[in-house]
Parts: sequence; structure tokens; C-alpha cells
Amino acid sequence: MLHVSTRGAAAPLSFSDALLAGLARDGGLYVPQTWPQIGRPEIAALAGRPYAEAAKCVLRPLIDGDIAGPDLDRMIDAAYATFRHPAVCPLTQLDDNLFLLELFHGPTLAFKDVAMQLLGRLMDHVLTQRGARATIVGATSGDTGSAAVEAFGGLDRVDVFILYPHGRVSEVQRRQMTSVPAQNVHALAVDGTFDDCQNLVKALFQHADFADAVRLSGVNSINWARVAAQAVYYFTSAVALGSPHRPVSFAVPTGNFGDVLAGWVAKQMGLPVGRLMIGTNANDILVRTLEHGAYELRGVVPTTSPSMDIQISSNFERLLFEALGRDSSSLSRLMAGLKQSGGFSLSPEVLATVRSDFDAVAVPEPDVMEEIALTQAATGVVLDPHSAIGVRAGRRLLEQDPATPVVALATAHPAKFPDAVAKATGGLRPALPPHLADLMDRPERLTRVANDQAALETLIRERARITRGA
Ligand SMILES: Cc1ncc(COP(=O)(O)O)c(C=O)c1O
Ligand SMILES: N[C@@H](CCOP(=O)(O)O)C(=O)O
Repeated sequence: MLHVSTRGAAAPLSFSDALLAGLARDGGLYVPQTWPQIGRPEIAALAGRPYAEAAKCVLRPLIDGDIAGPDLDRMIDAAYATFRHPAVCPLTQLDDNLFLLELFHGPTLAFKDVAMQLLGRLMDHVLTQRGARATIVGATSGDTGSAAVEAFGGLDRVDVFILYPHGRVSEVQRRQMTSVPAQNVHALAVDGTFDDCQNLVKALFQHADFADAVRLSGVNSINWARVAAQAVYYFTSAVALGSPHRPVSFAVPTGNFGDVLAGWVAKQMGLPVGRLMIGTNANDILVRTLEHGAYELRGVVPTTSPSMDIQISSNFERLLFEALGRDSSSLSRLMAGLKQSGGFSLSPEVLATVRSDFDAVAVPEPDVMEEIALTQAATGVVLDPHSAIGVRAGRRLLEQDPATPVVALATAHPAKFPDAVAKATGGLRPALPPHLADLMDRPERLTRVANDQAALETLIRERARITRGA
């Protein structure tokens, strides 16, 4: 199966090529040419199976033989053996018809590990087969960076440059990126917001000479493989609640729109998904878009859920591509409008298509604090602020439809955001798991950089082993 760019001007690529490419040459995002289907009997047969087996079932049709079956199976087994929970992504009940999908049992305590542990192995495998090297550049508001550093640190075939907004991630998140001894890891603190970091990354991809010279690759959810791997836990959690015999809805704390898009992908592949509820913090561009059809950038507001302090929700482009009937010219016009004037408007038809699958709600800070406290008092479960937004959004979904079970995605471990949790609970400070217990004592290594593409390119050329011939 080939993968096409949403902007229509880049050559279609195989899964492995799209994996290495990250962003398409025309600035678009890759999606499969068609959505492979997983039949109801196959979905039903996932009940009670280990997570890794479900991952094989969901990912095989997406990868479509482009990576040999035994190799893929081995990498999937190894990726999910790194998780501390035997179920990998366990589901617990919080309330009537409200369930919590815990996605933070991987090495860096956030949902990013679910895809990144596999991505690291897949990229290393493909690069080894081709005798090639790559320079990975990623933008992070805290969690993608730590997951990437963990998955790619120490690998011989890649150098990893992670751009994070200086002073806008939690201390635990920062230290997870800056305290890694591996010499192929470079943590870059950018003077700007996450959106500035993401714009820099996209600009690097579009500078063809630079991208070719360093063999640029990306591990943000602009990389299709990230979204594909995240689709798996929608299947496992829905099946645990009786799918495919009844629909299940999902409430997803949302920033870059990768995670909730993975739920929509699961639906395209045949999973009976009810509603997909987008939960945002005060950075509510998606809520405003679903209300009025106008996608309009505003300044980023800092919140207690810093990983979602994002305005440009990159993966919304993949949804719009589909909602526009895969018309890449219309999509490119919208994206040009975003670049030139900071926004675009959706036609009533496109907006109706988006609304046919998605709802959206912004959760203000006091409600985030209240949800952490309420959930802890009622169930003993301690939520981090991102997960609290998911749970609050899930409660909203249940007000609309109490009969359909709702899975709220818990995207980070509360110990990543101890200050916010302590504030909400009156002093409770969740402990880091043993493998990170000394995190606060580890030496840090980072470089401050300006929000300046040319300076960034110079730095990467100087440090990447690919350009130094090492
Ligand atoms: C903890 C946490 N929750 C939620 C999100 C939002 O996910 P997405 O960007 O895929 O919408 C992020 C960042 O991506 C995150 O790190
Ligand atoms: N919240 C993310 C932002 C990047 O999102 P991604 O899923 O596109 O990598 C983070 O924590 O870095």
C-alpha cells in the first residue's frame, strides 16, 4: 500500500519510506491511499489477547507487508515488553460507564511511549537494512521529546535534536530530556512556544538542500507511523468493553490532534466508535473551530497542562483532507491561508462532516483542579492535569449520551506534574517510579537556541554525525 500526501504534490511512498520521510516534501502529511478494514470477527477475537498481539493484528494491514512479518512481530513484542504494566495500556472504571485508559506505563510516563517505543525499533530496522543514517528533529511541549530521547538515545544510526519551548515544560519533563547521557541526543531549549518549535521543524523539512544533506526525519505525529501505532489502544479498550457488539466513545485530551485522530483512524478501519470528544485547555482553537467553522490562531496561553499548550493542531490537516473528499488542492488553499493570515474557514459541508464524528469542549483551569480532586476523593485514582481534561470531557459526553460507554484517555503519569497535582489535592505529590527516582539529581545538558531557522540549521550541521562524516 502506498501513502499519499495531503497536499498532493509529493510522490506516494511505501510505509517504510513514509516512516523515514516524516513530513512530505510538499509540506503535507502522509496518509494511506485507502483504509484497510479489520472485520468484526477479527475485532471480536482480540478479546483477552495480549496487547502486543492486538498491535500485530491492527498494524499488519497498515504496514501491508512492507516490513517482513517475523521482523515486525519481534519489534512489537520488544516494544511492549518495556512497559511496566502487564496489560501495557490497562483500563479501569471511574464511574458509571466512564473508564480510564492508562497510557502512561511506558519508560517516560506518557502515552507517547506507546508509539515511540515501536517507532525507534522500526526506524533502526529500516535504516540498518538500507545501510543508512538519519537526523531526527522533533518539536515537543514536553512528552514527545522525552519519549523520543528514550527510544532513540544511543542508537548508532541516528542523531536526535529535540526542540522544546524554554521555560514552558514541567521540570520533570525537562530533566527527562536534558539528563540523558547518550551523545546522539541534543536537547534544544527554544526561545518561543511549542508552535514556534513545530514551525521550525516543518521549515527544516521544506528546505530541501538541508533536509537532504542531513537526511532529515521526524518523530512527531506528523509521522504517519506514530498515528498508526496509537490506533491500537482504541481497539484494545473498545474490545474490553464489548466491541464490536456495541459502540464505545472516547474522550481525548488534545493538542496536536494526533491522539484523537488515531481514534478516528480506528473507526475508518472498522472499529464501531461512537463519538470522539476533543478536550482542550484554554488553548481552544479546535473547540472554536467546531463551534463556528473558523480555524483562527491566537496567542498560546500557559496552563497546568503544558503539553497541550498548542494552537496549530497539525493532524487536523489529515482529517480535513478526508472531509474535503481527499481534494488536495482545496486543502492546500486552506493551509496557505493559515500560513498567510493565521486562519481559514470551513464550508458548512466540511464542518458538518467533522461534527459527524467529533465533539469538543474546553476545560478551564478551575475545572481541571476540581476534576483531579473529585476523582481522587471518589476513586483514589490520581489524575495528571492532561488526563483530568480527558475525564472532564468524558463526563460531558456522558451527559449527552449516558448509554454508550466512554473511555477517557489518561495520557500522562501524575508524577510528571507534581505541582499541579499538589495544588489540586491539597499537597499530594505523586512519586516518580523507581527507574526515575534520582531524576532530580542527574546532571543536565542542553543548548539555548533562538527561534531562528538559519542558526538552527548551522547547529544541526555542526553536530549531526551525518554531516561530520563520523
Ligand atoms: C500528556 C499529554 N496529553 C495530551 C496531549 C495531546 O495529544 P495530541 O497532541 O496527540 O493531541 C499531549 C501532547 O501531545 C500530551 O503530552
Ligand atoms: N504534546 C506533545 C506535542 C507534540 O505532539 P506530537 O504528538 O505531534 O509529537 C509533546 O508533549 O511533545
